[in-house]
Amino acid sequence: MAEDKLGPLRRKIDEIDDRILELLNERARVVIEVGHAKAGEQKEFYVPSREQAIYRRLSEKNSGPFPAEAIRSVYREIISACLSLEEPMKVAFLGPQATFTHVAAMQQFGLSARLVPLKSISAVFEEVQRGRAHYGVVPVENSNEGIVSHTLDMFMGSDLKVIAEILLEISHDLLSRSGRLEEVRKVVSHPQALAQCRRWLEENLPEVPLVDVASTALAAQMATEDESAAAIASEMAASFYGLKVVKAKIADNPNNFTRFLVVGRTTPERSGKDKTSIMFSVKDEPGILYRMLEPFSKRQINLSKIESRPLKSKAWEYIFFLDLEGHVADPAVAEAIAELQSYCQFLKVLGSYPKARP
Ligand SMILES: O=C(O)C(=O)C[C@]1(C(=O)O)C=C[C@@H](O)C=C1
Repeated sequence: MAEDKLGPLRRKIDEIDDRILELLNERARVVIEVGHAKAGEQKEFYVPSREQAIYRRLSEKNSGPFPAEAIRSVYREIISACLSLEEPMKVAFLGPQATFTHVAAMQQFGLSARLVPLKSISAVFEEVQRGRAHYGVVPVENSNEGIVSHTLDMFMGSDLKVIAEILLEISHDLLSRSGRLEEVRKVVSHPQALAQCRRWLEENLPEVPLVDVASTALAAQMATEDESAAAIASEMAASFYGLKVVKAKIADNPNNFTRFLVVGRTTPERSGKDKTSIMFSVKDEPGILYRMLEPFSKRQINLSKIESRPLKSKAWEYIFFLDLEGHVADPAVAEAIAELQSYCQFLKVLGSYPKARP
């Protein structure tokens, strides 16, 4: 495009950016007021349901040509920055840096939150429990590998609430210093990531040994120190550790999602599109498995997940984890849970939170 055409168009963009900047500051000033109002009423600063409602409303309203998929990422950062003016958020996550849990935490809280990597799921729970972090992010299940039992076990001895869920599409990339396939002499990664890429590895690197390490991020770090090693890790690990992508998306099944939970100390308000997680143990009686699901089926409450875990204090007794659609503040959900409770030795509501969209 000729310079004389480009100049006026860029001046137009500058003017629009000035207006956007003014509006961002106007928005920030209103959010500061919201923060003062909330502090007076002792309300939570972070409201995932409100954030979801904002994303949903704007995505539906957007008539283009600004890409609909970009609305969430742009607003994620606007809201994250505005929230940091109300109260800077500290969020603990299962580290190290550049793991998929880190990616999930960034997707949920944006760049203005302080994200703190911790060594274990129990350390994340403890950090939140003791009030040293506002929230914690931990993985709970993968669409191919099933549940992360350690996360479910943590709820047995913790009063933390699930305040949000995050669904993240897992994309495994092969990363190395040179970025050249012919230079790869070994492949390092977390055993689950290696397993999920087995077919691709057999076809493309059949002679190359596979080495298990504790996390995909640690694998990426090792690849920075050894040029003959390639790591299977996230795209974020490539930029974080300065590695090149040998091949992107090498997982055998491209349909690979991990669900993460955000834990906090209070239950969020109803958003209208919520899920509730409960855990309970039932008396050992004939027909009990049938009866524990009946309160939900007769009220047409959709169950999205049921898991059982051994009750460690007693052999062959189990704790059930159930996810259902709706909020504990919905009368039908509250009634169903109360009815189930009458068959239970123990029941705990882990939280009601907005249902995530991938
Ligand atoms: O509406 C609120 O409660 C706000 O605090 C404002 C705001 C926003 O920027 O829009 C900021 C943080 C919350 O998590 C949700 C929304």
